[in-house]
Amino acid sequence: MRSGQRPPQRGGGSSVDVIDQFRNGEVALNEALRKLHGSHTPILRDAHRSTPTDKQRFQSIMNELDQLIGLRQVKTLVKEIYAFIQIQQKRQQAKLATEPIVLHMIFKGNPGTGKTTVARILAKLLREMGVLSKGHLVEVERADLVGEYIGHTAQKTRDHVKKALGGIMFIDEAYSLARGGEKDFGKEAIDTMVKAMEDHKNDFVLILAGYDTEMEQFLRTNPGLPSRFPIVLNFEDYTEQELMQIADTMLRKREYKLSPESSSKLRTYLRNSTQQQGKRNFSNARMVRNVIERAVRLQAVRLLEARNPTRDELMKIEPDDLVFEEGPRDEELSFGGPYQRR
Ligand SMILES: Nc1ncnc2c1ncn2[C@@H]1O[C@H](COP(=O)(O)OP(=O)(O)OP(=O)(O)O)[C@@H](O)[C@H]1O
Repeated sequence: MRSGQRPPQRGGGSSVDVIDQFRNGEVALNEALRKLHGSHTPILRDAHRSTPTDKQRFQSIMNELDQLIGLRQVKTLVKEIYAFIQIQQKRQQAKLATEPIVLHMIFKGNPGTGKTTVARILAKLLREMGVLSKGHLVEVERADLVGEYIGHTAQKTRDHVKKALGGIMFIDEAYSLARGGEKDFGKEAIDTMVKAMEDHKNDFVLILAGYDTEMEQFLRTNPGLPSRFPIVLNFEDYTEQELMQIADTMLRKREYKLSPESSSKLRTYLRNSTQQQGKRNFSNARMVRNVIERAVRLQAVRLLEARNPTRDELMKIEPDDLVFEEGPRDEELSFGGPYQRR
């Protein structure tokens, strides 16, 4: 609804009747608002929710966001979005003019900088705020949307939109939709998506994600798009310090820890990697997660040979457990378990 406009009255008698019904307790707040505003009231879908369990759930989602390392700008913006929606809800209740709430977003950043993680948290947050009815995340990429013949793409795209209704649809490397130019079916996917944004604007958030430069170029070549995505979040590469903290958090959650020597080995590796962050193969926190998951497996292989490892040994990651290159090591492959070479 545009600023200054009065809400449309539909499907439930005059606004005076509806307000009376609400005052007399004949209809609940949500029902009254639905009658007054028709289906154009997404921000008030669950405005009456305030049981302690809802608050606790909401708080735990906020904590999840806060516990992510770094991402200061992203956290600030998410809180701004939260405050904005809350106040628009209150203004609407006070019958003051409201700003249109358009939550389609662009996430720009390199791989592993937390885009999907933040999108998943946002989806849950928006559900708790009553903006989205389900709060799930549907992740898609070009192959999920683009078909092989005329009409196929529109159908595939609509099917995914349907799955995403009530939640967030997250298109990774969104610019790949424009890869083949005007004649490519990707264009059909974009057009279908734009239509879906109009048709389902009350219960569907679209996030386009990808590398910064490609995203800029994509938006420049599709001039109709930028204005549909008023929120832009930049995900910076993590610093060496942040990646160390991410590693520590991941290990702590699993009840492991780095020995001082392995800590210094990891730090040196991260320092070298972050200095080359311009390179496309550096995947920030995902790389850290892979290293940690591998270290846990390598520690297990190492400990299997030790007799009765102590509690401390069971927790400690030693330098040999930290392997940074791709692919399994020989020791892993000779182990008769899941790593057996086929
Ligand atoms: N700030 C953070 N704190 C802790 N863990 C993080 C953080 N950012 C990312 N991670 C972890 O790193 C991994 C990769 O993150 P995520 O998938 O969100 O990145 P992405 O930007 O979506 O990557 P891509 O663009 O390649 O899909 C996940 O396991 C996630 O939990």
